[in-house]
Amino acid sequence: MKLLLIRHGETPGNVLGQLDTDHPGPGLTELGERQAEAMARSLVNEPIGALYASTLIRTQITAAPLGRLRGLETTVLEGLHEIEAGALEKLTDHESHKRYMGTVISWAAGELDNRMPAGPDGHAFFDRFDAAIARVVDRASGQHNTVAVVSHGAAIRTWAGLRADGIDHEFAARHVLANTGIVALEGDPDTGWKLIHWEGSPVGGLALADPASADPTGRDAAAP
Ligand SMILES: O=C(O)[C@H](O)COP(=O)(O)O
Repeated sequence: MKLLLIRHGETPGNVLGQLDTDHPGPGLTELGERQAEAMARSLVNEPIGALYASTLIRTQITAAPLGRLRGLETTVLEGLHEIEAGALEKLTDHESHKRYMGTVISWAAGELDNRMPAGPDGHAFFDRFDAAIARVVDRASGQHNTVAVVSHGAAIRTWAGLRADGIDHEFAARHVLANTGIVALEGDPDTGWKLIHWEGSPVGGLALADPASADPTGRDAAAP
């Protein structure tokens, strides 16, 4: 099956460069709303059979135009939320961005014992994200081949960085995922996942990028 992992549209927290991972989290900026509308239109040729969002409301708002356009309910699934920033929550400085991204990229390298300060380790993240993806695959069970999952920048990069062939932790560190960027994978949990394409820019086009945003996961905070 084909898995479209879509980052949500821009939030006020992204603009400020906040490590913003608490529930329920912010909604979208006006640009974020436009990114979500454009994302729905851009996927017109994808035969999407099911649509999922995380428990953070920014993904549910992002999924809404796609759901309306395609007549799909958005299923909110536990486990797809952003990697918790722990003691770094709401911080905006470059050192905190580097610590956050450095930790999650080390998980993509398989170093799952590393822990976010006062937050999860890599085992906890992969356990919950793997379980969520397994539920997505189970529910599809041959009925549809393409599924859209609206999730988060660090979560998508980290999970794909370890779980998908064609990506490794260095690739995940180098390739940012802007709001409404998409990582498309083919496969399943048993045979494994393969990268089809990594669309790091907003899927609706570069006119929907925000060069002024300090977004921690949409920028190269993992670089040394
Ligand atoms: O974790 C981060 O770096 C952001 O604050 C939250 O990521 P998101 O914008 O993709 O949810």
